[in-house]
Amino acid sequence: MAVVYRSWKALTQNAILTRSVSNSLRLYSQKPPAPVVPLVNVEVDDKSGVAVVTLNRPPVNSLNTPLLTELGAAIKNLEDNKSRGMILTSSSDTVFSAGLDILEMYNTPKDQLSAFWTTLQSTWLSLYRSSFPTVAAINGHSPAGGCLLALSCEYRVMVGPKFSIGLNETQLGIVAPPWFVICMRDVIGHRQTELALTTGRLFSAPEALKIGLIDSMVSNKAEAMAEAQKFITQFAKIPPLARKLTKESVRGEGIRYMEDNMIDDLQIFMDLVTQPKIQKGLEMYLATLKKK
Ligand SMILES: CC/C=C\C/C=C\CCC/C=C/CC(=O)SCCNC(=O)CCNC(=O)[C@H](O)C(C)(C)COP(=O)(O)OP(=O)(O)OC[C@H]1O[C@@H](n2cnc3c(N)ncnc32)[C@H](O)[C@@H]1OP(=O)(O)O
Repeated sequence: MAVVYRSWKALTQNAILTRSVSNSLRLYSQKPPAPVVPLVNVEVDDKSGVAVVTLNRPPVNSLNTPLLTELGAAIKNLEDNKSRGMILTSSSDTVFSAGLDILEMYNTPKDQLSAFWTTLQSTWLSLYRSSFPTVAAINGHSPAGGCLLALSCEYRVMVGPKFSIGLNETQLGIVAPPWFVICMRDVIGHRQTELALTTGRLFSAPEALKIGLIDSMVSNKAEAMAEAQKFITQFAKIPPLARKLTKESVRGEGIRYMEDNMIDDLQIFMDLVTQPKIQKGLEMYLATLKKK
């Protein structure tokens, strides 16, 4: 028995030695690890105290769980540091955000699907009810979840005329949840929301301006940033607590909807999105995006 033990021990020690030599060799031959690039960049201007939060998930800033988690953490950080305001924009020249990452909803294990949706719910709520002023500087296309992010800010400046924005969910065979609808309705009104959502219409920037989906159209990102700063500056003289409570009051319906229905909303999402028919629709939509 002792012999067996000794030889087993020798064997394992030998294996450990071999493994550590080969690991070191592998380390020498490996490239240095790629730097971890944040999916969300935050830069706070020293003078104005305004934070520029830039979505940075090429190519199209589709919203997956890690990006939404980082965005939620960035907003919490600004909240904790009593931020003067936030401008949400994109590192891409052509896309603000392509909306929810369809790969997070297609053929996804249930626990991941659930984590994805709850992250979206909580990040959305923290943006929608943030105490500081928020502006979306929409410097590219902004369909579906991208439009939701923009609608959740207090002011929207969009680079035009060639980019589009809207809640196009029905075109994909999916349904914009009630809190998406509330956001849209509060910005463009009941009638326009019904027309826009049932048809899944994407609006060009000039069309969006006409129905009030965006507040202003500019011709490049620099102009968008300048206008966003200007919007935030007007709050310098407004007492922050009065501003925050007023915003919460105006946005009460959306806030209460989410607070009271988080679990039901998750359940409805899970039931709907896992239906074979919806999965097939998402598969076909992904294929058309890839074929382009
Ligand atoms: C209570 C609950 C009730 C109901 C719940 C039920 C259902 C759930 C509702 C869920 C709501 C969802 C909202 C969404 O946000 S769904 C996403 C909708 N998004 C879109 O329709 C946009 C699709 N993308 C585009 O139109 C174009 O990509 C875009 C105009 C943004 C940019 O065009 P461009 O030419 O610049 O890029 P592309 O070549 O098209 O794309 C580059 C690569 O990126 C991939 N891609 C694009 N968009 C997405 C996406 N949203 N998700 C995942 N991947 C995406 C695209 O396939 C290309 O990939 P490769 O070919 O390079 O591999």
